[in-house]
Amino acid sequence: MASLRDAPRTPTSSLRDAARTTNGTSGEKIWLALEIGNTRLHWALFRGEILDNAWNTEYLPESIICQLAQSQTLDDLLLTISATQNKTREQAQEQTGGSSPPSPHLPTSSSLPPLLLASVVPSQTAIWETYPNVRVITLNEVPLKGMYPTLGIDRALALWGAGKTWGFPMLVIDAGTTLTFTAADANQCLVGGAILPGLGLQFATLGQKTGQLPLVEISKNASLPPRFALNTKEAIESGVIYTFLGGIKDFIQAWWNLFPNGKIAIKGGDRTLIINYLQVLYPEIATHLIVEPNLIFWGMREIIKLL
Ligand SMILES: Nc1ncnc2c1ncn2[C@@H]1O[C@H](COP(=O)(O)OP(=O)(O)O)[C@@H](O)[C@H]1O
Ligand SMILES: CC(C)(COP(=O)(O)O)[C@@H](O)C(=O)NCCC(=O)O
Ligand SMILES: [K+]
Repeated sequence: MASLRDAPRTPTSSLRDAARTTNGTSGEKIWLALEIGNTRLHWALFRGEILDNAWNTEYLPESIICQLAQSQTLDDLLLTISATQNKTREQAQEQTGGSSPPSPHLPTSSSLPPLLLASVVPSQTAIWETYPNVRVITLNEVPLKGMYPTLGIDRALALWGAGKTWGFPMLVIDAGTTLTFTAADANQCLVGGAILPGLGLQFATLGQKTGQLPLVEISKNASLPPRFALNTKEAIESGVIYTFLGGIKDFIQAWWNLFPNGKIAIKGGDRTLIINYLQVLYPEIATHLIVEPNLIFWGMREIIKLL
């Protein structure tokens, strides 16, 4: 989904102007997109409106962010990011099926690429302000109608990106640190949504807030646990996973009651696991889901066209 549907608008923003100084071989402007979630960082390198590469990293130490600001070239910058992240990069590859920090054989640039930042972690936003060419996206830049002031920018961007790419009405399910549902109607107006603890957070809470429950970790290829379990680990897996999937199914049915032709897109670190489970338990739902990890980047690309 790296191609465009709408013709690009006339570039007027400082971001786009700045981007002109950072050209790739074929002359497109190179820019970085960073989404800061509650667990980790999500990166994309764009050439103009084409997504060149997307990858995940852990949060970077403040000292490394300062070092990034000193980078002379894009290559230096990408090297600094990836040098801190070997372990995470492998995990990211495993999770996203191939995305990893781009290796530094990109065209050498004369200045740092602009960084478009969307964050739901204010303390992290603050430390990225040191990057010289950063532009923080705010909610009022997302053209969705009917948003409430404290709506997460990640939810707004993902919904906007999904709707502009596949059409409205659109429901976005983000299976990340939290599980969120965020929907808009055919008029691109927010219908609303829901927030609950994500899979990892549910397991972590049970492990941390009880006297006898172990910390359960689920691998992304795990098969479904027995529904009625006869040991503690499987009892936790059963309780969390079946209610999680049942909750997703229930929200989807409620969505289709409201909008029988409404579309559904799913993203987030647990999307693959969830899709695998849904294919077994509710295949008629699974076949209707658009699985797309980069929804927020599609949203950012749309915003950039408006700047
Ligand atoms: N390599 C990984 N690193 C961290 N979390 C992962 C990874 N692979 C899968 N996950 C799952 O994804 C969840 C985080 O979701 P994600 O969408 O990546 O983060 P965020 O909420 O920061 O946007 C974790 O709670 C975990 O269940
Ligand atoms: C709900 C969220 C915590 C999701 O963050 P994530 O799990 O993706 O890291 C984030 O979108 C947020 O802080 N939202 C503000 C509250 C709201 O959207 O209503
Ligand atoms: K997210």
